[in-house]
Amino acid sequence: MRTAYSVETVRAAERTLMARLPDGALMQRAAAGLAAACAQLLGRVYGSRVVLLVGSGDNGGDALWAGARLARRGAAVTAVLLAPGRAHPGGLAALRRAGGVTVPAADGVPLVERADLVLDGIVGIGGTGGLRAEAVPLAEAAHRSRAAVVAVDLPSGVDADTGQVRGAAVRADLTVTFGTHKPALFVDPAREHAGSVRLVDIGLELPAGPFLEALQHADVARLLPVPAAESDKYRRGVVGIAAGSARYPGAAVLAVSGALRGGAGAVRYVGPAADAVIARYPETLVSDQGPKKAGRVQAWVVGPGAGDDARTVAQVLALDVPVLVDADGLRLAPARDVRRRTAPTLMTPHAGEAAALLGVGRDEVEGARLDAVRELAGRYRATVLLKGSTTLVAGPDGGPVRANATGTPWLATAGSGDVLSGLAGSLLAAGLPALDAASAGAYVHGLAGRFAARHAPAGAHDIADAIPRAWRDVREAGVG
Ligand SMILES: NC(=O)C1=CN([C@@H]2O[C@H](COP(=O)(O)OP(=O)(O)OC[C@H]3O[C@@H](n4cnc5c(N)ncnc54)[C@H](O)[C@@H]3O)[C@@H](O)[C@H]2O)[C@@H](O)CC1
Ligand SMILES: Nc1ncnc2c1ncn2[C@@H]1O[C@H](COP(=O)(O)OP(=O)(O)O)[C@@H](O)[C@H]1O
Ligand SMILES: [K+]
Repeated sequence: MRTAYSVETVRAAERTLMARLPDGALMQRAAAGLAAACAQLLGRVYGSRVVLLVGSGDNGGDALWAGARLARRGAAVTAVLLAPGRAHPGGLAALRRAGGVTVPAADGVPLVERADLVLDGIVGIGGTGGLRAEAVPLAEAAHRSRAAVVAVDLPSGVDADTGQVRGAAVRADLTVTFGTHKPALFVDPAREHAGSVRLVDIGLELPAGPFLEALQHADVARLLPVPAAESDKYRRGVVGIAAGSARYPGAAVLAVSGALRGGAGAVRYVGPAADAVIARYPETLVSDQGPKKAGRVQAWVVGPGAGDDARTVAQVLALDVPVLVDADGLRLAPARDVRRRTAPTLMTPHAGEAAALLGVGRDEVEGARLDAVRELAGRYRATVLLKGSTTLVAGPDGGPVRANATGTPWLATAGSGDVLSGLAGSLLAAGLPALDAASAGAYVHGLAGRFAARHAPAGAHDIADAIPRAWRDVREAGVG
């Protein structure tokens, strides 16, 4: 599991550690890791042209000390000072001792354009708002140039705690972050600015409860249900799908396709698309009795392609088993009915649906996903999975939010959300708590999307077909 901590927690851990260490020791650790990552990226340090973008704080200090190390190995290093007079004095002296030179910001653009490597030390966790005006042309030149751009701790201009980007921000190929990941490195739009991310251990001791966590193969492998020797289909869990309409029968088929690959022992379907479902998946148990009388079901999925069928949504919400509410179901589920439930509820909106529930614009949700997912989870007292370029899952009682790391923009294809709802619903029926069902479901779904769209676009049914491969990949890598 990868974890991220808020700026406040990082600062507190840093204070504790600094009290035990000689002055400047932490910055040396950071700079050593940073210089090593840069050297690796460059391949040949000797003779390379390195430009440091240096702001007024310790982030600039890290860049200067790392620049000094590269200069000692034969790189031509120039520091562009964005706040001359306020650049880190120790770092500046070290760079100059190593043969590096400094120039004011106004002279920086041509140097950046000719560089092999640009180090972004403008701001780190001390940054507020987007890049200041004088830094913008430098960031743009770095993006345009053929130089590799390495962000120090964070891409400058992004908000460390929320992943918001208010204004211009650096776009990096690699971010070298210190002590712990920061939330912005997992959450779009900031994450997209970070490139690949490398964590340098500087010895920070962090508390048990992170701010954000991102599951990896081994974590998901532990969550995925495996039938025991004495299992039968009922013990493995039965998932009920109440989805589809005369107008959208495909949503029912796709939700069932995800559910069949999600680990439950059986899939029950109720709704007007039974013929279409059976034609494609004859193993589905179809009932025409409505959710209440459909027979044993350990978890329900309601909403995909449901149109205006508020009655079915209300019936499902009244059942005392875990319920996943998606798509049209979100609009049709009154907040008070969701809050009243004692069994877990998992809601799976995309940004547009989340915006409608919150009464804000879609851009607002996409710009501040962490806030949106937390707000919804609190309002509905439910677990909420917010879909999109970064999928986030928040539980109703606070605690760390989970960010999914396996997604791919290829998933943005009609019907892929229906597949996810079936898959996550099946995991609920198999007995996973809502937070785990949602995050393991998103993880496997994202991976399936990557497999399905390896060298070509894929449809939602291809993503469903790739779920077994994704599942196997997780199990084999995670538990051997
Ligand atoms: N906290 C830690 O544990 C460690 C921190 N280190 C480095 O120290 C950094 C934090 O240093 P600081 O606290 O000095 O803060 P920063 O270097 O992030 O920012 C310093 C100053 O930049 C100015 N500023 C704020 N927003 C700006 C913007 N949008 N554009 C331009 N200037 C802006 C402000 O005057 C602010 O005080 C970390 O990101 C990391 O790189 C490392 O040296 C090692 C350990
Ligand atoms: N840009 C993107 N990058 C990664 N994943 C995305 C992106 N856009 C959408 N997705 C994913 O694709 C799926 C689409 O679901 P949804 O929006 O409900 O579509 P539909 O209703 O057509 O099924 C979700 O899993 C979502 O997280
Ligand atoms: K930075």
